[in-house]
Amino acid sequence: MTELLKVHGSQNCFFILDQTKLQRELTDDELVALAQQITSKEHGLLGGADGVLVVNRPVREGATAQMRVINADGSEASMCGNGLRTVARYVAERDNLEDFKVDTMDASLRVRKQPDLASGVPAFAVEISPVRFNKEALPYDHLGHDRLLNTLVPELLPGYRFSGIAVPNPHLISFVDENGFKELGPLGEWLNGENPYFSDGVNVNFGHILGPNKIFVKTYERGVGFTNACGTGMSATSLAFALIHPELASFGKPITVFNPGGMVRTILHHENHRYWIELIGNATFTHRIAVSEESLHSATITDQNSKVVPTGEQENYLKFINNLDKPEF
Ligand SMILES: N[C@@H](CCC[C@H](N)C(=O)O)C(=O)O
Repeated sequence: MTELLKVHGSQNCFFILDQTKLQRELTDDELVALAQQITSKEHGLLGGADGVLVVNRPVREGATAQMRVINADGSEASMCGNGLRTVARYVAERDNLEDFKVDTMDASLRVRKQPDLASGVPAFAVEISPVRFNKEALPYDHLGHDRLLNTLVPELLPGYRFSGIAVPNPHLISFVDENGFKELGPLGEWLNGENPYFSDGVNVNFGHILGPNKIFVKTYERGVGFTNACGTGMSATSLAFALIHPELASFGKPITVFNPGGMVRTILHHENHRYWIELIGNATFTHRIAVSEESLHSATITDQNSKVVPTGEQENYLKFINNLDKPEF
């Protein structure tokens, strides 16, 4: 037997699979099948999830572990900010560490334990980088702009201004008023299906400015659909906020980012001509699930052949967000 963990950051939910604990690692095809099976909202485990976070041995010098991100549809993402916080906590507790590096597809990223957000709500800070703006990094084509920064793009949505930022997974960002959110679903669905512009799909984030250093962000995720929160999306949207509205957003100071599932803080940095972002938020473990290695390989995990033990942490998390003055859109 081995263990899966059900976890979340701002209720962006995942299963963590630590392959270093297995006798035989899953092949890539097996990982895709497992992700599609257990994350399904209708037939998956514990109501499904947005993806699977695979913990492997490190691949670069100086890192403690590697995280791979398999989206619910089986596609692989280069990064996941909310997921990295939960993997950071998992590896910190496994190896008794507080400050270390985790390999992701494009970079080794620093992760650090933080003071709890509230009683029983553990928190981690993770580095979000590299940051790129060029159209090849997203990628997009046929839009007539090499970069998008608060740019009117009528081909996407008339009257809406867009920014394109890869961190390094791709994000399209628009700041909207209360009524603008209704366009998020149709736009996200279109750009993540057959479309002439984003051949690999794109995470679409709508931000709403609440005040100085305070925003709300809702995301339609590539490979997932609507999500409660997207960590890299909130990081990219914070950077767009500061670049478009320098009078309202600061570098080097926390920006509060509310989302449908909770709240995080981001801190923007610009050093040696490069941007990077710190993402700080909860890393909550909701269930421990005992499964056989065979059911992982064959993607046949059911409530009958697994043993689920709730951790009790979700109650603490819900108490924490119920005490926030969190807006909804
Ligand atoms: N929810 C994540 C991002 C997950 C990856 C995304 N679906 C993609 O394909 O880029 C986050 O918290 O950053």
